[in-house]
Amino acid sequence: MADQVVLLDFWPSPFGMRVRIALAEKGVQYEYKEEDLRNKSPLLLQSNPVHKKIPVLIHNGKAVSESLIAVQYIDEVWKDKAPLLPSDPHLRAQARFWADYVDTKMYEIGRKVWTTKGEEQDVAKKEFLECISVLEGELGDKPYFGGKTFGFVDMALIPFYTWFSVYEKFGNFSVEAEHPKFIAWAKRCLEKESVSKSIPDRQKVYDFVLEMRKKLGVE
Ligand SMILES: N[C@@H](CCC(=O)N[C@@H](CS)C(=O)NCC(=O)O)C(=O)O
Repeated sequence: MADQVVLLDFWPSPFGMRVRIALAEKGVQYEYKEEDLRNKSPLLLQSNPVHKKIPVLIHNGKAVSESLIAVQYIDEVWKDKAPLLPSDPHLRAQARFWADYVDTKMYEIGRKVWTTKGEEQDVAKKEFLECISVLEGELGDKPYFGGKTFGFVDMALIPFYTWFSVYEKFGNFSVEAEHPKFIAWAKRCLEKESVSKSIPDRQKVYDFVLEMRKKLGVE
């Protein structure tokens, strides 16, 4: 019987984008279900009863929550094509470390850049650029974080590039001016069809955030 794969997602979510890219890398066909996060579907509430968040991957009726866990699950189930995590245990641990850094540092700081003002925003801007600098240092001269091929850390990080116009316009800075190597890496990732077809247009994300800021009263 063919695999039944469903993805509960919300288009601007960088977490959802990770799972979309992983499925595209593996060539897995799936049904995409867009969620209204203000009116979550019974399927979402039942599939991720603890966090009630997207993305949720449902494979043959079994749900997997948390984007990085879903990406690792995809890598284990469809292991014959495009390995995402390295086979060496230490390199695998390193890849998980950097993916966790993206989640705990970059996501949180990036959010502060567009939801705060004044001194708080200045601190967030500085920390955001420091974070890019640390990531750029880890990338070094490699084409991708894992080396010669696109892998787990690239997949964890590249979705946030679609949010860069948001950080840059509201924070009034340019990542490219300060970290051209990082931007060259992002553009290299976008050349991959699995990435470009899985992520939205940056302007669309910016317009969405503009509306969200109005709703949050950050003007
Ligand atoms: N750590 C989670 C984060 C997922 C997450 O924050 N999802 C957001 C959308 S970007 C969500 O579903 N929010 C709905 C809510 O908080 O009620 C992951 O990696 O999957």
